[in-house]
Amino acid sequence: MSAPSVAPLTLRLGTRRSALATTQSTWVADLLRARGHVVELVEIITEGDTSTASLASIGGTGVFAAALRRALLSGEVDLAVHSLKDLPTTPEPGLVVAAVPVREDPRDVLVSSGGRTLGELGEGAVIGTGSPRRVAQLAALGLGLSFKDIRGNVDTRVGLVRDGALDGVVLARAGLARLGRLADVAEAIDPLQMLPAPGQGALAVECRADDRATLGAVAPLDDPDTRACVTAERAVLAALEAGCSAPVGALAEIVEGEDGLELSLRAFVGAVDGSFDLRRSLVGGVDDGEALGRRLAAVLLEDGADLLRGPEDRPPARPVPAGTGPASAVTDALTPDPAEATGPVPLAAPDRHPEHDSTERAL
Ligand SMILES: NCc1[nH]cc(CCC(=O)O)c1CC(=O)O
Repeated sequence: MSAPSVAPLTLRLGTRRSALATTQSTWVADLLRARGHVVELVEIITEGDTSTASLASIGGTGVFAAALRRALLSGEVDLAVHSLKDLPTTPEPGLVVAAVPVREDPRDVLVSSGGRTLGELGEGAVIGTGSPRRVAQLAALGLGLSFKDIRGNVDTRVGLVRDGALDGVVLARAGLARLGRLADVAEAIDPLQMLPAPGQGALAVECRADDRATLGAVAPLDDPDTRACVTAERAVLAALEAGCSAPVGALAEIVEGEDGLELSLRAFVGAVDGSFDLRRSLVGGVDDGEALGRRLAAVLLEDGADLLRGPEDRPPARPVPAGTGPASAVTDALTPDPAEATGPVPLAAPDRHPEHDSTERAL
């Protein structure tokens, strides 16, 4: 046990009750315990855990974070552990991300029947995912895959492949790694084919901005490299959310440049029917993630991501593109249909409603 640089504290850590949330919270609790603190886990039940309605209809993945944030603000708990990719980019007044611990491998993985890879699955194979980001990038591969919107925890989703209900599911590798289930993985999907959600594989430890004692205890858990990367990725998302409601992937990596370490940032924006996909990348300073992310978002918008803007982002007089080119296909793909808000829908259908789907939407 390393000596704590701050006085040992007794900390209440708020956690959701899913296996993944509990595993992540226990991992953070153990890091704090190793520094001499006493940590008690407090279970917080969120609407996202109890409701079987589609996530979009209950407010998107923000519902998971919201209940934990309420518990923090009310003083019920002192810290909360979030999957960073589920944490809204808008800061919560009174709260801060006190640490971003070292990240797991951020890639997405395929779990498939017979352990087949994406290339081996082929035409007509049905992939389960509730994530428009994953659908958009899989559709863009042009493999003839089809998609089924699914929800549920890791066990439920992997179970759908085991039962033969689906040919494959795509999940975050990090979740499987934390649950000790990497043996189920058929293929780690190359980021050249699928960029992860901004922040995927990283955790955020949040606490009250004025709670100096907890801040001091949690600060040593921060991994500056991870923080630099996720700052850049989340800046892309935040900047795109202002002008585009399309699926977004982003991945930053620290690479060896000519003059030392650099931040290499890649991002994806696309349409769920595969009719439009855009990837761009930039390299910048390691301490410059925020600006780099915003610049990359500007490049994406400039190069066509603004065509993916939802009607709510669009100026009222904006003419609907005529013809049957990619632009009109994209517009059609983004026409909201409230009737699609509940129940499984074929994500490849042109009337899929992607609003609020710029990051992860499924469990
Ligand atoms: N969207 C839900 C979610 N939030 C975090 C993870 C996995 C762990 C992580 O990415 O940090 C998952 C599951 C998944 O996408 O497969």
